[in-house]
Amino acid sequence: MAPSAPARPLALALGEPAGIGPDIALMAWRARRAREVPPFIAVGDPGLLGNRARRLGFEVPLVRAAPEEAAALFAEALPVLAAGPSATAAPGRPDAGSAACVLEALAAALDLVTSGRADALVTCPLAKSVVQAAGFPFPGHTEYLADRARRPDGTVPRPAMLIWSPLLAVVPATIHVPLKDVPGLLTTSLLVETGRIVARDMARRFGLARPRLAFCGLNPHAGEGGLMGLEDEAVVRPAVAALLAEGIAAAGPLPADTLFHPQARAHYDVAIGMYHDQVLIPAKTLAFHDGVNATLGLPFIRTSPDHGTAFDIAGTGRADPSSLIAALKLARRLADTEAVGEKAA
Ligand SMILES: NC(=O)C1=CN([C@@H]2O[C@H](COP(=O)(O)OP(=O)(O)OC[C@H]3O[C@@H](n4cnc5c(N)ncnc54)[C@H](O)[C@@H]3O)[C@@H](O)[C@H]2O)C=CC1
Ligand SMILES: NCC(=O)COP(=O)(O)O
Repeated sequence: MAPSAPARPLALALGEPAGIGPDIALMAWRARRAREVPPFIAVGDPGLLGNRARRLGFEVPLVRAAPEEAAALFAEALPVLAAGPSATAAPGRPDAGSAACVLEALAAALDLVTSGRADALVTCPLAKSVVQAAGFPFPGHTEYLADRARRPDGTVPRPAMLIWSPLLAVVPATIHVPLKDVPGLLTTSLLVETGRIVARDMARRFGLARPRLAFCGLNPHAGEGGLMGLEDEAVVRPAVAALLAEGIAAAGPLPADTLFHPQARAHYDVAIGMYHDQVLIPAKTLAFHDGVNATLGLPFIRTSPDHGTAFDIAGTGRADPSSLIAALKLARRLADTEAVGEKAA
């Protein structure tokens, strides 16, 4: 017997209208049977999806729907919840008006998740420069979502950015910051907190009973005992010791240049890097089209493709929807794993 469709869909925010978000959303729906894409509801401007489908020559029936209707409709039509203003930007040509379209759709999609009407949030890429020029005060989705998870006492949970594929999972301890600021931002408490978040969410959402964390060093050769920088011994090693004392399987500081070949990868579940490109370069090189960005540390599940807006190919039909499809499937899996854990608890 075929497994029954989940009652609640995933909420897909359409992202930057001038980018490939609308293209890959349509392509993911068209691939629903062949690639077993879980039911989702697109949140944003229905006109944007209709126009992009016509441009790409896709016959995609769009149906305005409430989230409660989406899973049942999904086999025959792409459910859409209208949110935000109409998109004005043409493919590949972002304009200032895009920001409200992106941000209102994102907020509405997140509302579906936080109100329990959708199981997880999946986001198509936004252009950081477009939304920030319009006053968005966050570096990216990750930091915005953390702010939306603000606790009643006013504190904001620390998010962690996991880039995941079946080949490699990585988390940068510092995220969207200039490289020159990284040494000053790295503290033992930041690394301990990041390690705790990763260990907890890999257990409750990925079902790994005791995830193994490998901490990269900051400097070449992990500092070579202080000859090539002091942060590895002064900051990273005490963090690893503190996590081990809490029962978390942590190792490091490890030289980053030898951490990503197949034999090395067999020794850990997640590599924690000191800065964005240290770990996103190996992750995107090994699995650009299958990589997923998942936000850890927040009270809801959010995934996204690991790529950006790809303005150069938006509206051409050359976008590969695989990373979005992987993001949708991972979101479904994480929601199901968490639900099973909650039932058992
Ligand atoms: N989660 C998010 O919202 C993210 C947003 N961005 C934003 O995207 C914008 C562009 O960033 P870039 O660094 O140029 O990276 P990008 O990922 O948009 O593009 C890099 C190259 O990869 C190609 N590419 C990307 N996705 C593809 C796909 N699905 N199929 C085929 N080819 C694909 C593009 O055509 C381009 O040649 C920036 O404004 C950045 O802020 C970048 C990463 C994540
Ligand atoms: N390089 C990953 C990236 O920029 C994703 O950012 P976010 O929008 O998911 O915070």
